[in-house]
Amino acid sequence: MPVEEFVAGWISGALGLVLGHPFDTVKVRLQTQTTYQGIVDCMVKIYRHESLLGFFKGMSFPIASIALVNSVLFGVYSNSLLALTATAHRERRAQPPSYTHVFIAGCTGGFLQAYFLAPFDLIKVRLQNQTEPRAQLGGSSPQYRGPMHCAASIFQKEGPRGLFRGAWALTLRDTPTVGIYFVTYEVLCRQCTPERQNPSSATVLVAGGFAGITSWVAATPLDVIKSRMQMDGLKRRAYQGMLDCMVSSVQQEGLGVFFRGVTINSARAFPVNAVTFLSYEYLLRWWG
Ligand SMILES: CN(C)C(=N)NCCC[C@H](N)C(=O)O
Repeated sequence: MPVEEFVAGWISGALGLVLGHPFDTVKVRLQTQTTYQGIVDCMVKIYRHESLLGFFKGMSFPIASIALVNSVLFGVYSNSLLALTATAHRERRAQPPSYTHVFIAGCTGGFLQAYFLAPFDLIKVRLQNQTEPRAQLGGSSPQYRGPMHCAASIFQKEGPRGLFRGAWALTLRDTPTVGIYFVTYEVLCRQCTPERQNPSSATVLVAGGFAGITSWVAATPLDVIKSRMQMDGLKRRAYQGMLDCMVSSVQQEGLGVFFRGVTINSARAFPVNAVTFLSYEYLLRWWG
């Protein structure tokens, strides 16, 4: 099993993550809290109350976990394509796989990475939703002191299963949309590149950016439900399950609830995935 794809996936994912985390914090707040009037209002409030650091809440854990999560995503994708088409990464420009194979390999990568991502994503969302400034003399202190404290409290209160809260919604979100992600990337690269040649850097950036936007627009409805399920049970249990969460969210906020955070999600997705694909492609070319 070639391991370069796993390592390239890790490094490229970490670069994209740092770039996109501030957007991600705004998105999670908009999806789970009703105190903000929109993107700008949310950004201004975070900056005023929590300083620039507020945008980077919950980032240390994803950075530590990205090694696992993104290398599983890209490693499983590439190795699934190898199993389906018997072509390694470097042969794929000369013998391009069919879009059906790309889609199946993408869905497989998305399905497996969701399992690894679930506990890290839960902790990130819980920390991003803490609105208290870090140090506040005499003020209210946040419920979680950091990622390890957050993981330990969830584990103590709810057992190991508690760490997988929202995992079903996450799996349903990621399985088809990661398929869409890789298909969009491949379609755009092939459209803009002469046959048998490697895509240029500009093509990789644009194709990666649009792959991110397309897949995140498709993922947003289940992303909202996933974030709400992850926040559920913090104070009291509001939802009986995923379906109940969908129905009561629509009843209370209308169908538009499924597109909460779609603009910020797309604004985040372009640079993150442009950088992720560019570094992934270049690392693999560099390693031959
Ligand atoms: C829509 N979904 C779930 C995806 N496209 N997933 C693939 C990786 C996305 C990238 N790490 C990011 O955070 O944008």
